[in-house]
Amino acid sequence: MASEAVGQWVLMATGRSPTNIAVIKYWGKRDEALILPVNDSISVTLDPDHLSATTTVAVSPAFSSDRMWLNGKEISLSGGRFQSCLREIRKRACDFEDEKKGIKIKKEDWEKLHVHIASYNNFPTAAGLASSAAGFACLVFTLGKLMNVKEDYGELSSIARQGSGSACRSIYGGFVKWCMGKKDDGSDSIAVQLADEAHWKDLVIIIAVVSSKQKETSSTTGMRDSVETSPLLQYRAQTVVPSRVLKMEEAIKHHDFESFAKLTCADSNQFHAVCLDTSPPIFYMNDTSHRIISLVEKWNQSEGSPQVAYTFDAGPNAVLIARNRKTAALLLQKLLYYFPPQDKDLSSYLVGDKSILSDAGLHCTEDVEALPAPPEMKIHDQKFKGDVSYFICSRLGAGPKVVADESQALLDSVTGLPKGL
Ligand SMILES: Nc1ncnc2c1ncn2[C@@H]1O[C@H](COP(=O)(O)OP(=O)(O)OP(=O)(O)O)[C@@H](O)[C@H]1O
Ligand SMILES: C[C@@](O)(CCOP(=O)(O)OP(=O)(O)O)CC(=O)O
Repeated sequence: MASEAVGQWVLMATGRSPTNIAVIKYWGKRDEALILPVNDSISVTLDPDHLSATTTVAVSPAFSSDRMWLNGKEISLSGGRFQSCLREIRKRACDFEDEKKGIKIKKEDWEKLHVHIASYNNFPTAAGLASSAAGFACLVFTLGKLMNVKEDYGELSSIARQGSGSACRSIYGGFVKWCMGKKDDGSDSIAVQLADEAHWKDLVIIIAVVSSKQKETSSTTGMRDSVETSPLLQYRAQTVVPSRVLKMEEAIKHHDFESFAKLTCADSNQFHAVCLDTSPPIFYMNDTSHRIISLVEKWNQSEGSPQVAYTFDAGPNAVLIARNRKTAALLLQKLLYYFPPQDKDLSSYLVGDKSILSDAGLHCTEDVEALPAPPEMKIHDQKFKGDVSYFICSRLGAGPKVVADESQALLDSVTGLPKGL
């Protein structure tokens, strides 16, 4: 390594990765260590401008151990999942040379160099918004860039999978399928892109952040308990999901919103039924989640065909997918009628793509107060101010990207420590 001669260089890379939301859920592992699922799953990747992880990774001969900071706080890298990702990426590292900086790292030298990692999520961590998916996809993608790993997205997805199952789907934009695979070593348990983010541009995603507190049962623990105790999980994995996945692929291919919405809602409901079928039962949704489901179901029914799909991960937050912008604006009016902001102005109550507010004719809190009651709902007089923390309006987005602008790096290029430390 030229490093000894040069001394204190720091080599860095920064990447940004999106999160994803499953429309056919992954719930249950057949191998805990390798993170191999009991069924295929399908997701949509969300726009990284609204929900993403940004990660800077650095190596330097001056670093004495591997270290990581998440959202500004140092966390341990000793867990098996971080170790698996680091080991698998280091194994695939290639020769690197930067003549100008006098850095030359040979393939075998990467094993001896320690890494510093700093990551930041632009949305709540561990709150059922798949921070682990964005986080591990970003870590693997960015380490791969730093260590000059050959670009094989299937292989990167199988490494990200070992950080968190759902992370393998965040390696691509658009619509993504995680193929469960058959092999014991997990080499065929990889994600593939079904269609990119430009394929179905009409879709608008509105997320109701019902609670941004950390949840009681993590996905990892929850699905382990379900595998051990839920008979419904076995039936779901073997009988229901295989045909649902085929139908979902067709719906996506043909922009068939009716099938897409029906399958999405049914699969979310079955996943939560599996949670209830677990002993002891797991409750991820709450009264607010149930009210949102009712609102969407009644509206869809009154229109005679689905306008909006809903899906809930391991938490109470609702992810609503509207067939187009007009529907999304109507949906927002209905949501804000029942869940008006409490102590917040409209522009902090709806984040992300705020232009949906003017599409819905909502410019100030008075406009929200003047909203008419949704005619399809029987109960109009009750409102639930404060039950939704805030809304995010988003769309489908692209996969991981390198952040070339060095001013956005989270580590200092001289010390290799988080900026501001
Ligand atoms: N940016 C990140 N970089 C690396 N790891 C991350 C990052 N963000 C989150 N994680 C890891 O993911 C863990 C949180 O995962 P967890 O599954 O509990 O929540 P979630 O992913 O937000 O929700 P869910 O997967 O249920 O939708 C964190 O404790 C951390 O280990
Ligand atoms: C409900 C889900 O969001 C579960 C995600 O589980 P994780 O990927 O967070 O679990 P681990 O593999 O144990 O890290 C459904 C999904 O994303 O498919």
